[in-house]
Amino acid sequence: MASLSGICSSSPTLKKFPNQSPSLTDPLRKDHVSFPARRADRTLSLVPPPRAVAREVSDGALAAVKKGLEKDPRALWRRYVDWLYQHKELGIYLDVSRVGFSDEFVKEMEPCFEAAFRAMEELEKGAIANPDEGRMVGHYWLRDPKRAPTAFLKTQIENTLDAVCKFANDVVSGKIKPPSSPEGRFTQILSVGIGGSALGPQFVAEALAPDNPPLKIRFVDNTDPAGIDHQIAQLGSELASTLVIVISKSGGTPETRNGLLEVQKAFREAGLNFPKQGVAITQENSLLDNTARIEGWLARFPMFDWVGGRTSEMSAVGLLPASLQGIDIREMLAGASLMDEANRSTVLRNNPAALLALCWYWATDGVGSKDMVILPYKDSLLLFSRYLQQLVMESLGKEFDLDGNRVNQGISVYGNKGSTDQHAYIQQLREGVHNFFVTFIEVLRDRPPGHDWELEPGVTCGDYLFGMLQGTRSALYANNRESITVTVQEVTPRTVGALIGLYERAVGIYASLVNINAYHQPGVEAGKKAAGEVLALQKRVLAVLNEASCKEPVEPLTLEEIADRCHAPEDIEMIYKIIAHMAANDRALIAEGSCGSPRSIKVFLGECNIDELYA
Ligand SMILES: O=P(O)(O)OC[C@H]1O[C@](O)(CO)[C@@H](O)[C@@H]1O
Repeated sequence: MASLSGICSSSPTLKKFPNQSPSLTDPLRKDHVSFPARRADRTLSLVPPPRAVAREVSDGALAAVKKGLEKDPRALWRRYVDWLYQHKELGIYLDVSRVGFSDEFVKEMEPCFEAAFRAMEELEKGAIANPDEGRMVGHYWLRDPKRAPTAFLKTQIENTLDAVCKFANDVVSGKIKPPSSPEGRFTQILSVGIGGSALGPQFVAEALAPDNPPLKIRFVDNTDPAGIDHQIAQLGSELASTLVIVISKSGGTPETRNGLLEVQKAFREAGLNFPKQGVAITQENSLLDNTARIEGWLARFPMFDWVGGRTSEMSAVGLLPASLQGIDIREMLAGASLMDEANRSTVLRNNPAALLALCWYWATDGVGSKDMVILPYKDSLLLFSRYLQQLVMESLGKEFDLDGNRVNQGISVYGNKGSTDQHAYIQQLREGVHNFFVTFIEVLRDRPPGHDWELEPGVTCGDYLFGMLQGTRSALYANNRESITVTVQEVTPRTVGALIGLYERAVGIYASLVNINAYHQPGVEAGKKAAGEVLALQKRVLAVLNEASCKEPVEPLTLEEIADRCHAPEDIEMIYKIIAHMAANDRALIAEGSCGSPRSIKVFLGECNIDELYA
């Protein structure tokens, strides 16, 4: 067989010329297997891309490993049995048989996995695994504190967990109460946070909160004023018995700050004492931490420097809201810890996270050429795909690899739930553009024992759900669409903890395979910076309009005049958008024309602010 050396990132070839490697990273390689050629492939073949030369070189090697998907039922059953992973204690199975990797591919990948396993071991020992930010990466210590690299960190983790449990018990039991609620105890949680400071708690609440939790949870996870108003309106008089948990690792995220300010305003208007109902989860000495300390909030819990937002579900970020909802957080931690232990195996077949990473690499050519569709067949796991979207895409979506080469890595993630999605986009998955692989999440237990009944002879409602999953898996495979199936017995705190642990580790291993830093997010900064510039420009526009509106008579200005007076003629389009937004919110008046014909409009402010003019 032709050699596939250079298949993973430890190869000097791939590191240096990631887009020209004679390896499985060439997204065009599926031309040579039984999958139908993609439209983009055909277009590209007319105009040879720069990598075409490397592609020629790789043809022999790729053809040797890509033989198309196994279709013989007996051979497929053997493949299923041979590759089936089972975690006995957790009751979790991983079936990778419907992903078409060959034995040769697995063999060639072995050195890459050995390197990835070593990297994970170093990471767990406290290496600076996030070099750009000079940080350790310690979310695995949260569920096994004795693995923390220092006694100090171990104690910090244990003390925080104890403090979370104690606080939650005291709130649930009514020992800690809101100052002015007729109920005499907290009944609601309003969680204010975004990204990793919201997605884990949202997923876990949806998956595990009992029907009648001791405290119900709501989220403010955006700077959308109408969305915030809606949450506050829904709380109504229960605002008096609402525990507001503000979560932000950095303590300075604008959306979260705005959410907090809006909620504090609602408290003021209701005559409530916010600090007595406020809790902060943030890094020590952050802006949020200092605010909470100075204002004397009810409680503060730490977020550690070495835990990233998207891997913070097992820190106070996820554990406090979960335990306030009556979810057994020690079971969540136990599930994650057991899963971590399995994922420390250096035998690929016995390591479920590595098996996932292997499938991702195979299915996406190691360059994200296919999307990951997550399909849990269980309503309570609806938010798993949204949670994984951040975990996978913010971790793997990187412009540069660890050696500074431009690689534009990543895997797109989407999905909702089955069988609902069968009535939405599965038509395209089965027959349309072939740009994805599916992960089915199967839950064996349909509903709690004693509640089942047969809605037709021999068939329950859950049998239908089961049939839909199996049918979709078969139908996709018959059309050469690959899939992974993760099976759990039940949705419990333990299995949810294990699922989170499984995907956290798969992301870490995959990042090593493609040689990227999974633990930073430099790309997010560009959007934040640009948003800051828009708001700064808006302030200049307001100052210019104020000056013109204070004149006697008022001087309505054209967009060109505003742009000139802001010394920003190149920003005229943005100025137009700012004006349109302000006009829609009654903060600017349009004297002439309409927003549909930007050249025609003349703008002024309804009120002139003399003080600001002379400030
Ligand atoms: O917890 P913070 O610091 O408010 O950040 C929220 C989210 O924002 C991000 O930094 C991206 O903007 C995420 O990584 C993070 O989960």
